Amino acid sequence: MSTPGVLVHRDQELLARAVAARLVTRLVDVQAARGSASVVLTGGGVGTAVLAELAASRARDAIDWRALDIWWGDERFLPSGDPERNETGARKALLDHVDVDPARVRPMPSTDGPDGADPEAAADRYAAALRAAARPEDHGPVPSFDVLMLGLGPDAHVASLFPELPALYEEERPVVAVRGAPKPPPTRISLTFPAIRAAREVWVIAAGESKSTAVRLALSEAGPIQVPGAGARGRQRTLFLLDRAAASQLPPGIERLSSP
Ligand SMILES: O=C1O[C@H](COP(=O)(O)O)[C@@H](O)[C@H](O)[C@H]1O
Repeated sequence: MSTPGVLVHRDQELLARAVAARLVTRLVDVQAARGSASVVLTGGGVGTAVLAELAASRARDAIDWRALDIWWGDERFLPSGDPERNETGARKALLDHVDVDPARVRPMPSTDGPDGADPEAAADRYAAALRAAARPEDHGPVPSFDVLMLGLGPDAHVASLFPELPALYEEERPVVAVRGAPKPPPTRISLTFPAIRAAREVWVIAAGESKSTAVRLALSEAGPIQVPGAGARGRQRTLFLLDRAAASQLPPGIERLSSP
């Protein structure tokens, strides 16, 4: 697992714009090298702001959208189209505005999907889709995602991995149902640490003073059961992309780069 790098931008707006630009560069580079790329989306305020900035950027046309596999890191287990679903936000902010291949857009199941209101079956279904997309060179049950983006909650949750919940102990299954989440809605579907850590690059994106303690803990020696953000690491690279407020309590000894 990689040691995190930290990059700080002035405020949330600039952070979202800079992450969108970084995403263009990363996906274009991967597509130039391998023909196609994969990305894992996150929900939440700043995660959705990044997608909106990408939609607004003229550079978005440098991405071959039809050669992009799009997955989600977690989902609120609600009917399709529900405004609280991460998928709904991503479609509105970005996916409805670019020429994606619908077969390569893989939202997590909804309560009106083939498994109905059974989140365990829905999680297994998503795990099966990931397994089917993994190639021998991935050496595991999920693709080696090129970029996996994660928001960070004030309680240091990432995806729908909330402190102390059983999902954090999962070592085998790449996707699990989460019940009893402290943030509504209580029932969710989430990638687990083994799936997150299969990503080549993990980007943890956080803005605002309310995230500063979580950022500090996630960059410390804290254990991932208490501080899930401390367990979010990529195989080749981990980046904490922050605004100044979220970076206001960085632990000593953490090197950071700052933009103006
Ligand atoms: O519930 C969720 O929260 C996190 C963080 O959201 P934020 O609004 O505090 O940035 C998000 O990353 C996750 O995908 C989502 O389901």
